[in-house]
Amino acid sequence: KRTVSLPPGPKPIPVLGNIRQLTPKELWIPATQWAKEYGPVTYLHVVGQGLVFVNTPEAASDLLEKRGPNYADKPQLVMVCDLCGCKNMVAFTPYGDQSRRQRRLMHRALGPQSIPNYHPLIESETHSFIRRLLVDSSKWIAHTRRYAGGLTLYVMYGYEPAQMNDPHLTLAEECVDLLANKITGGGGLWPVDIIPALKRLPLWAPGSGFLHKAKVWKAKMEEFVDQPYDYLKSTIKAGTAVPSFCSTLLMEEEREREAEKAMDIDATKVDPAKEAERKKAAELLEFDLKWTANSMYSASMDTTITATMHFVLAMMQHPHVVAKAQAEIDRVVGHGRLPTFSDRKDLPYIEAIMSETLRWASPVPLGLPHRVMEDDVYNGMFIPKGTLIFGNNWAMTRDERIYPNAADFIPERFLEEVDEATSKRRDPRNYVFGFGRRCVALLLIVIYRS
Ligand code: HEM
Repeated sequence: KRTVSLPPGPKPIPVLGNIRQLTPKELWIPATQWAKEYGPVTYLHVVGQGLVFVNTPEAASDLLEKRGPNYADKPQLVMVCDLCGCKNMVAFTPYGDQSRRQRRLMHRALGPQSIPNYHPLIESETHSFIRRLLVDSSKWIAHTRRYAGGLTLYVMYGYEPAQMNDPHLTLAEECVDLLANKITGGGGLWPVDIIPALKRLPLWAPGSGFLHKAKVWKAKMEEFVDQPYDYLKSTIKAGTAVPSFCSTLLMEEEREREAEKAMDIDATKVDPAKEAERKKAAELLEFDLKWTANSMYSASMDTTITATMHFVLAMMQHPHVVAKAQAEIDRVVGHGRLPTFSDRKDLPYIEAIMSETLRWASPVPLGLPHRVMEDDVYNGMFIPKGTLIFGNNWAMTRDERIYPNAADFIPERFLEEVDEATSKRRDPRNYVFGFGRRCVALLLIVIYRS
């Protein structure tokens, strides 16, 4: 029998729980209001499925980091994972062998030794982006999309997209939009996630609309995973592949396999058991690679586009910030060239603008849901196994105690001299990339800074 109660939260109605409070759009706005009313950890439920919002850095660190293994799991939501076929995407793989293999691959792609290799590419892509903006700024949204998607397509698959209307990019945009705004819009919870038996509704039955949608969306998502990977395989076959995340790992694996074969004592005799083992390992690598590359591609595209667009919006609304930024660039870089990575350390105001952009409009304000693996008790509150946990980074980046006038865009707040602990506490990168099993892009930042 439980002696501790659930975390506080808005009052539920019988059976259906908090169904009326869970808006499908901009859930972070009411979630942040609940944080103000009920405190660092808030609880709601929909027909018994618990949802916990973690609203302060301390609670996020205590639960999602210090008790990480209990909170590293991802919910296997029926609509997203099963009906729409996304269960092998990194963001949705349960804690275990597969997620560990995927993270190993990502760390190989973004390891400390590989990051500087991407700098020339990022610089040249950024410079082309700026040139395109100058030539036709009316198409700035299309240019931003091509920039964010093009970079990842090249890094992951060695594919360089066309300037406009590229088929891979068009498909990716469609699928990323599907994933973010339709399949997982509003926290990703569908009635079928609460009552899984609904997935067996016949297609003619009233209320089966979600099944029709899922069928179309699943086919699209499969095309999204296969299309760039098939392109990559065709370039390897034709001998025209350029170094990329996928080609490098596939070729490394091929070389290892050949070396292993050559080490066999009697190379003339094929050991069928060993051969079968090698084949299985190669197939597993291909599977992991295909899904990991797609996950990084999709996870990076929308977030980078969103952050870039928020930056443009902030600059349009705050011309005095643009003027100050321009003055800093002119002073440090001069007028004869564009800034490069090596200038970054000398551009503190630009760095502050980037921090403020991430803070002011966090691209993923509630993070991605994690799932509690075992019952837990935190500060006298009971968190049941199976509860979905959201790291509410919107509430953290709107905390007036750390960010006075939090709704305003003020880069100068990051230039104020503070002690190390405060500086760490106010850095939005600690929040907007999630907690525990968090965004791999953070590796780029940690490595850049160290
Ligand atoms: C401004 C840019 C970005 C933001 C704000 C952002 C934010 C996030 C957040 C909040 C999560 C959820 C972490 C959690 O579960 O707590 C996440 C996951 C993830 N992100 Fe990012 N991200 C960004 C860019 C990128 C980029 C450039 C990549 C690829 C290179 C990427 C790859 C991923 C992947 C693969 C995951 C899933 C990790 C896992 O579940 O193990 N993200 N991101």
